Amino acid sequence: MAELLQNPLSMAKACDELRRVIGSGRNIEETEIGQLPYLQAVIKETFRLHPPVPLLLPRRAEKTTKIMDYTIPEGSRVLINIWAIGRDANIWSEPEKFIPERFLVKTVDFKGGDFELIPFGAGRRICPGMPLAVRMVHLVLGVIKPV
Ligand code: HEM
Repeated sequence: MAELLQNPLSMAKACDELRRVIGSGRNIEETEIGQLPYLQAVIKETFRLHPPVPLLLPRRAEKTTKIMDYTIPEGSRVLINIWAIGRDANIWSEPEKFIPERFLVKTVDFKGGDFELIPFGAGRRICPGMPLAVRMVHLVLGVIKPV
């Protein structure tokens, strides 16, 4: 919501979409989330810039591993800085800007398969609350009333 308030054009687009798909006088329902691509893009863009768990949960290397030119010794504590990944200019154009539209043309999702966007982590320890959290975030943001 803070990003939408600072980006009136994105706010207008989100409100337009809600007005078109949901109308006024009632709130969005869970089954309607799929019909709101711009709202979904706003939420992805927010997770990219502001991941609530910016370093995920710490991992420990079970055995010495080589990744690219780095050697991770057995027993090392490994932190994954998804805050930095979300702002990496090699991955995202204009990474500091709030541009939900980038997700209308990209198929990147946050379900753990696309490592450039993993606000819920990935692999065996991926957030088990993700399905609930994703629905809640869309439903809460989806009640913004069109102006
Ligand atoms: C926007 C909301 C949420 C975000 C961004 C989030 C994010 C995360 C992240 C990044 C992890 C660590 C995953 C990893 O390191 O690979 C995690 C773990 C976890 N989350 Fe969430 N979470 C959210 C909501 C929830 C909710 C609603 C629940 C429960 C109803 C929940 C339950 C858990 C639990 C139990 C773990 C630990 C899993 C494990 O260590 O095996 N989370 N979450």
